[in-house]
This record gives sequence, structure tokens and C-alpha cells, in this order.
Amino acid sequence: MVLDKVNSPRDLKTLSEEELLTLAQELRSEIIRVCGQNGGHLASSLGAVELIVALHRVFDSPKDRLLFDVGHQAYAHKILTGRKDVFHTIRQEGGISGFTKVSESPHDAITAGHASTSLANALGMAIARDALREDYQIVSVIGDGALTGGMALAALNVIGEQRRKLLIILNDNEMSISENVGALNRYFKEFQIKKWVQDTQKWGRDVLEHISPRLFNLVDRAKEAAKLMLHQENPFYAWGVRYVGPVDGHDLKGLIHLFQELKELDGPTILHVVTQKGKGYSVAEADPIYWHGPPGFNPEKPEKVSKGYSWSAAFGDAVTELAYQEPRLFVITPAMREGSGLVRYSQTHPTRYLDTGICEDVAATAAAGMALRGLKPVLAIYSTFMQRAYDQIIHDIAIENLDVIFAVDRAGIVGGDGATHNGVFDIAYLRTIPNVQIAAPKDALELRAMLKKALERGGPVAIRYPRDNVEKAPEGAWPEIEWGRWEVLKEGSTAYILSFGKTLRYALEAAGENPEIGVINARFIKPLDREMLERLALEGYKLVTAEDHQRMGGFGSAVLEALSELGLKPDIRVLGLPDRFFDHGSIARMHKEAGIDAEAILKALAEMGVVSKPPALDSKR
Ligand SMILES: Cc1ncc(C[n+]2csc(CCOP(=O)(O)OP(=O)(O)O)c2C)c(N)n1
Ligand SMILES: CC(=O)[C@@H](O)[C@H](O)COP(=O)(O)O
Ligand SMILES: [Mg+2]
Repeated sequence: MVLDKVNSPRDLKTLSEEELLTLAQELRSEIIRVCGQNGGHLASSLGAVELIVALHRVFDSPKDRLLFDVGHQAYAHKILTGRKDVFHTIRQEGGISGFTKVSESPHDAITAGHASTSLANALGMAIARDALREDYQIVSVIGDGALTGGMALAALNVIGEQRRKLLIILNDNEMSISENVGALNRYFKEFQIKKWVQDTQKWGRDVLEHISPRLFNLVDRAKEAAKLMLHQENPFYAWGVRYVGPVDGHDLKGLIHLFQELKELDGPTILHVVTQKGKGYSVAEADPIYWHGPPGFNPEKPEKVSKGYSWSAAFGDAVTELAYQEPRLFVITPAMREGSGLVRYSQTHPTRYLDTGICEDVAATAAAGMALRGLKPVLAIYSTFMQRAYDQIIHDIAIENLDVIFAVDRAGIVGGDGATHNGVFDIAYLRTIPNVQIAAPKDALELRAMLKKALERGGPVAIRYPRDNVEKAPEGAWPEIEWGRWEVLKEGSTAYILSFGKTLRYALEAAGENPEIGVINARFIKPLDREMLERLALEGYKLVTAEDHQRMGGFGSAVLEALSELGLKPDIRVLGLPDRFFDHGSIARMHKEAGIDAEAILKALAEMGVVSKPPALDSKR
């Protein structure tokens, strides 16, 4: 195997071009094998294999900085940069990250996971390099999807003005997770067709030159003028960035020669490469949407598996039904149609559906515009990606108390994607914003009740739910819910556990059949059910709060603030995620490590003298 000879990118320099071609195929097989075991970002990584081999052949990582936007397509880069022996641990607890990560390898130029950051990072690096009079190359690989992000486009604006030496490789496969959207995407498609027409004309020109040199000259001048127009029309030309392409992103030899030439150029250059998502694995080529980030599969017999009925599906079903009842309802996704459970909605209500591309800020402010003009927008957004829309929520939505519903998916620890994707800050950053209300359903039925009520009541409302499965609620069921009221799930004589969403199951497990311990579904995080909280404290119950969210600033903090305002001091323990980041791994394991699971709740109750010390704790002492 050629791969056996490669332990660092240096080893690529001595391989023949034929060996490099074999290496690309071996990398593909390894990526497929390991994704079969662990799941992972298969199709994007398969599409970038030749690009990555060519980059490491021509450039000198880690001296030269290779940046991968999002970082989900960089599996070949990981294997080639000293991580082939640990590649099988990708996305597993204690293993390597599924994205590029600065602290993981000197070859990872940026820590990524969220899209559209590579160009601003590259710009900053170019400024640092020039200021410190250093000499190295900076190359950013950015997908057509990631280029829809405002951050990337705004960075281009500065890059074009600064004109520092850097190479941007636009990896255009016409796909985001689903089909890519936006005017630039449309432009690239048209541009490729024009380029193809030109190339065909060039072939005709060569023939013409032989037949009639005079006619050839005339045609040639017209061609040159057209070519100039084509390039002037190119948006990157306006940005002041040199544009080269489009070229075949799977032509390894061609890429190597091109990189060698581009390396010598000054100023910023964009190389537009066309690739196929899922390249080299027929199922992934045929259905790059499913194979973008599949769970484990059998590489010999790849089959799609049902991931079960998710909270996202429950939201999608609810909103699809609601849209029939409320003609003003409008759903927005920032490029997460599949993940947010919106495939059916987008088909049944296509005129009341917008995919903005990867721009959560635009999605939020577009929702504001819709609300200002009489629509009822629902922004389906992952908790972690909503961080990108913080100012828009305050400035464009909350100040005027606009009717925008945020369906906040992936709330809590998410598992394989790790620290960049954990949705563990939303309560803290939302609850400080006046007018914003926050709710978290215990099941799919409650989700439906909350959505409907939020629509009726108005104002900005965030409804958060986790990356998990849930029991399906009956179609047509729209139970009433009293807004702002908690629910007693189990009465207790001495203590109550206050929890919501995913951690409620830990609360119920901890309480078990013990008559002393009660459980409250604290489904409204803002406003809190102050009346119930006050009663519990006045009646002398001991309290434990538990949440799958940062402890600092989360639900428990809100409870403490409310108690302080009420002048009450019950015996209380607040359980939430400690002040650190959690990497990839099993969700249950991380909950244990964070101290928010049933055992941790029992431990807190033991410290308060409600239960005798849990056996596991006794044995440790
Ligand atoms: C800010 C942000 N929003 C959404 C996502 C989810 N996401 C991850 S990859 C991806 C599509 C990226 O498309 P592209 O850059 O073209 O890469 P490809 O997968 O096509 O290679 C999306 C929407 C993200 N990572 N970051
Ligand atoms: C790279 C990225 O950001 C997405 O592909 C993300 O991994 C999707 O996560 P879910 O699988 O939770 O939808
Ligand atoms: Mg793409």
C-alpha cells in the first residue's frame, strides 16, 4: 500500500504521480471503512481527496497553512498528517475530532465546525505573516455552501481590498447539506455552462485556423472580447481577487501543476474547482444528502438506516400541520432542511419556506422583516448556529417584541460533533434579552402545544429540544398548555427536582419510587413559574435543579436569581455543565462526566440528607 509509506506530508513529495493516484484511492477506501464504523462526514470528505493530496504534494504543511472551512471535508488531510493510526477513533470519545482542531495537530491551521470562518482566518494570518515579515503560503479550502455565509463574503471584501498573497480554493459541488441555494450558486452554474461553451468554441477555432486563417482572426478577436467580458462579469473580479477556473477538482495531476503555478502568484487568488460530492462511492454520489453525515454502515453493502423518530421530525410534523391552520405561518432554515426535519414541510408548503443558505444572521433578520409585515415566521435553527444570530435577535426582533418563533434544535450536548456543535449556551444568552421567552417541552405532544400557543400569544419565543428521538404524538392533537406554568410529574414530601427536556428522564430515574422526592417539569425557563417556586421554597422543600446546559447563566441560575428576589433561601443544589468545553463522544457518558445524570442528582440529594448516600459513593469512601 502506498499509504503505508506516508507518515507525514513530506512523504508525498517523493511519490510518483502514479503512486499519488493510488494513494487517493487508498484514502477513499480508508475514509469509507472508518465512516462505516463510526459514521461521519463521508460525502464531503470523499469529494475533497484529490484536492487534499495535491495540496500536500505542492505545499509544505505545517509551515504553509492549509485552512479547511467547516473542517468536515478534511478526513484525507487528517490521515496524511500523522493521524492515520488514530483515524479509526474519529468522533469517538477520547479519539480525534471530526473537524480540524488547532490543539489536535500542528497541521490543523484553524479550529472549525461552524461554516464560513476560513476566509477571515486566512486574512488575519496573511496580515500577521506580512507584519512579522515571515514567508509562507496560506491556502483556504471553502465549499460553495460555506461561501453562502455572510462572514465569508464580508471577508472576501476585505481580502480584495488588502490584496495580500493567499490562495482560496472554492470547492464547488453544487451542494450544501442539501442542494445549495443563492444567487452566487446560480451564477456559478451559469458560469460553468458559459465556460463549457467557450471551450467548445476553442475547439472549433482550432479547426477554423486550419481551414481559413483570415476568418479565424476575426473570430479570435471576438472570442477574446467575449472572454474578457466573461471575466469582468465574474463577481470576484469586482472584489479585486484574481479568478482562475473552473477546473476539474478530481484531476489530481492537473491540480498539482496548477498549484505549482498559483503558488508563485502575488495577491489573492481564487481557484474555482468543480467536484462531485461523494466521489468514488456510488451510493454517496447518487445521494449525497443522506451520505453527507450518515451513521455507521456496512461499506460492502451500504444501506440507509432509519434513525428513528427524532425531535426534529416531531417539529417538522407539527409545523407542517400548523401551516394548514395558520396561513401566515412561514418557516425559515439556514441551510439545515434535513437536520431540522423540514423535508416534508418544504414540499407541502413550498411558497411559505425559505432556505437562506448558511447565514443564520440573515435568517433571523429576514424573520424580523416578515413579522413586521404580517407573517408569522418560525426560524428552525440549531442552538449552536443560533449563536451567529445573537445581535439580530436583540436588535431586529426583541426590541420591538416581534412575533418570531425559534425552533431551537440540537439543544444540549450533541455527541459526535463535539465542542463546536454542543448547544449549551442558548438559555444563558437568550434569557438576558428582554421580551424573549424560553420553553422546553418534555415530549412531542408538549412541543405541539407550545408551538401552537407561541403562535397565538406572539412575541419572540424560543422552544428548545435536543438531538434525540422522541415518541411520535398523534396527528391532529393540539393540547392546551398554560403558558408559564410548570407541571408536577411526581409529588414528593421532602425535596423536588426541577428539570426540563432531556434531563427530566434523569430526574424521574433519580426519584424512582421514593415518596420523599418529587419531580417538576420546569418547562418554562422564561418566564419561570415563580408562583410554584415560591410555594416550594416557603413550604420548606429542598430543591435540586438539573439541566443539559451550562450551569453558569442557565436555568439553575435563573431559579437562584428568582429566589433571591423573593428573599427566600431554600436548601438548593444547581446541576449543569461545568465551566469547560465538552468534546465528542457518547452523550450519556458526557452527562455523567458533567454531573447532570441520575447518579449526580442522587448525590446532590444525599448531600442534602434527603436520601442515604448512594452505594456507588459509599464504596468510593
Ligand atoms: C454556521 C453553520 N451553519 C450551518 C452549518 C451546518 N453545515 C455543515 S456543513 C454544511 C454544508 C457545507 O457545504 P459546503 O461548504 O459546500 O461543503 P460540502 O459539504 O458541499 O463539501 C452545513 C450547512 C455549519 N457547520 N455552520
Ligand atoms: C458539519 C455540520 O455542521 C453538520 O453536518 C452537522 O454535523 C450536522 O449535525 P446533525 O447530524 O446533528 O444534523
Ligand atoms: Mg458544497
